[in-house]
Amino acid sequence: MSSTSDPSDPTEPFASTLDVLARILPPHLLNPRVGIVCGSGLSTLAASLREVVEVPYSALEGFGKSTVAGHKSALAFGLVGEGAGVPVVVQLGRFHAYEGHPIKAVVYPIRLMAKLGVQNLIIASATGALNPDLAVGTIVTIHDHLAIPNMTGWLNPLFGPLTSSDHTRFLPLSDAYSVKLRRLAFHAAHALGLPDDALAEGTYAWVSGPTYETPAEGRFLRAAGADVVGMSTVPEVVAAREEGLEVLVLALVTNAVVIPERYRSIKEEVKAELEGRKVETPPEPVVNHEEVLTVGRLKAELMKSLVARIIEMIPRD
Ligand SMILES: O=P(O)(O)O[C@H]1O[C@H](CO)[C@@H](O)[C@H]1O
Ligand SMILES: Nc1nc2[nH]cnc2c(=O)[nH]1
Repeated sequence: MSSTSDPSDPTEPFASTLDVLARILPPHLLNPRVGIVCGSGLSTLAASLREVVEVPYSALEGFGKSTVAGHKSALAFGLVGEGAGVPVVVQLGRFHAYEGHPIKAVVYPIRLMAKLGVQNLIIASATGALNPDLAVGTIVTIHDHLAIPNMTGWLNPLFGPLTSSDHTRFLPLSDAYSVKLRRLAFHAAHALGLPDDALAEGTYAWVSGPTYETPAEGRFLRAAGADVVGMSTVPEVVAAREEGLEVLVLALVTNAVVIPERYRSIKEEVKAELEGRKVETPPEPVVNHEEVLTVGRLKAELMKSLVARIIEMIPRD
């Protein structure tokens, strides 16, 4: 464990937070090997842990409060698997920049996990599908991303002075998504007997939110090569890579982004009306967070088994 705490930065009180955890946790849970971030509606990923100790964010300096429905405000420490088990830490509620959290606070739990000894990070997120081949309920292993805010100079968690001499000023991200962990995900899906289309591969577009996409934005992101879109995940990936962690992102498709093939023509409708012709206009679907949470809850059991199996398959050193 290395301490790179910068007392001048209120979002990085690592030493005191590590101290609190050392007082609360039994020694065999204090150095988790795997970290898990639970996305919207996916907090139940922690339900497969044994000997769980939950630490509320309110007890931990540097942690804000998760304000989004479907996110709790606690870290869960516990063991996955039989026998001695694998010690893990689960972030039960993530922070999003759109909630008003500074971007450094969004990634603070990731950096803390690295300081606790986590080597492998599994991030589970709710996403909208841009790729029409991805059905709702599909789990997409992410192999690349588009960090839209970062490309326009916003919300990069690495802005500012380096916080450790181990970090590099210019972090490469072409290898951000661990091949080792992605391979394990497909082996785990096979071992669990999941159908071939349960687990797919794709590129995540990160947008700041909290608005969902307009059709034109959805079309733009799809044309740029993204398969799914969400309002989180990428800052966590970036910080995790800076900390030297292996990263797996499991993006659950909770809805399809609405990208109609053509716009409804009000001009044509009014014309038809004036000519006395009857026009049937089916309502266009609109995404909402309740739908996102419902699919998260429906798929929580599957995600939980997959994550647990992947963790059990990670080679122990
Ligand atoms: O990315 P997670 O936190 O899983 O949640 C996704 O779902 C929420 C919108 O419904 C947004 O926060 C989006 O990012
Ligand atoms: N931006 C965005 N985030 C999501 N999270 C879950 N669904 C969606 C979506 O359709 N768009």
